[in-house]
Amino acid sequence: MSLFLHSRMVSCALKRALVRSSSCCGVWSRLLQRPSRGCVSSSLHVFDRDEIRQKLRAFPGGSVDLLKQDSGVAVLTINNPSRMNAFSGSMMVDLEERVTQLEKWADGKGLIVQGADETFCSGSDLNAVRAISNPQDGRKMCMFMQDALTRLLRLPLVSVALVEGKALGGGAELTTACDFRLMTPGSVIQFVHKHMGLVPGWGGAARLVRIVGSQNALKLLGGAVKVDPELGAHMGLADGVMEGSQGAGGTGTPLQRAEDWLGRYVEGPAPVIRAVKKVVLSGRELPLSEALRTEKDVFGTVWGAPANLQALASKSKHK
Ligand SMILES: CC[C@H](C(=O)O)C(=O)SCCNC(=O)CCNC(=O)[C@H](O)C(C)(C)COP(=O)(O)OP(=O)(O)OC[C@H]1O[C@@H](n2cnc3c(N)ncnc32)[C@H](O)[C@@H]1OP(=O)(O)O
Repeated sequence: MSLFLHSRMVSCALKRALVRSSSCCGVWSRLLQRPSRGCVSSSLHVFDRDEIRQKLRAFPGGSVDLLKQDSGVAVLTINNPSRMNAFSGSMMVDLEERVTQLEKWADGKGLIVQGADETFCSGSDLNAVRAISNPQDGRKMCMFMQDALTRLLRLPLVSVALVEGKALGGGAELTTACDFRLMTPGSVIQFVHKHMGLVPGWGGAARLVRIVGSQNALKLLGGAVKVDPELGAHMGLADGVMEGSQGAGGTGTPLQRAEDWLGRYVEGPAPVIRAVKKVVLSGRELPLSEALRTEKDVFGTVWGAPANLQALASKSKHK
């Protein structure tokens, strides 16, 4: 038996995991541990994880592809171009499997999430959505995706969503499961849920509030506002806006330029970059006293470690 955490329980569980542990390695491995089989429970429902996977696999199409590179930066591609990279059921299962692979990638430092064929993702595949448009199935799908995206955001990797074209509905929610969002000219992030008679269910509302504040989140969700790069940068939803390939923003494909952009944050030894992500994540998710305890534990893993000793030996100056 294992716990599948409802969003309201996530911070409590994170808190308990951190309080119980005296070593940060223990904290993080326990936090990231997710069995592949077994019973799945939330504060409201109990159901079988494999049953959800099986149900989702009944709606095939597209794929979620993972490329782990020697540089320590992986590229995750949402790939269903004939449907503007909408998430079929099997792609939701794919996503969860790719997150599991990334959780096990000890050498990783960074992650770029992109859509195939120059557009990001148009949310759930509406054909699948129509077939499971009852509250029970909706809740199961929503919890499966909440779990996958919470784990994506908690990876000890610095992640960036490269938004080209459109990020709609669940696609907009996916962008909020990355540490940063980078928008290309002409791209749009839009929480279209209201137009579908919905609210975000993949954790996108909770994350959006933390990114842009509750006032802006209410505007974006309540108005189903089309966020272009300019508005995104103004609201703090976009952390970077790419200029046209001929402009001052550099040359190369958007993916190459996103790798360049991310480079400054993932330059250095993996243990240090991963430690940076962990202290920021605990600061973001935990009450101060527990975040401080985690920071102390993570600090203990880098203090006196090879990168630290090497820096001390080279008498580095930070001019
Ligand atoms: C929690 C998440 C939430 C939920 O499930 O609860 C959701 O994500 S609900 C889904 C929200 N997304 C949408 O409602 C997007 C609907 N699609 C569009 O608005 C447009 O297709 C758009 C703006 C993405 C692209 O418009 P454009 O004119 O450039 O192209 P087409 O409309 O011709 O689209 C090409 C092709 O893709 C199919 N398509 C696009 N989005 C989806 C989708 N979400 N599910 C299934 N299929 C999708 C579209 O039907 C076209 O197919 P075709 O066979 O050529 O008609």
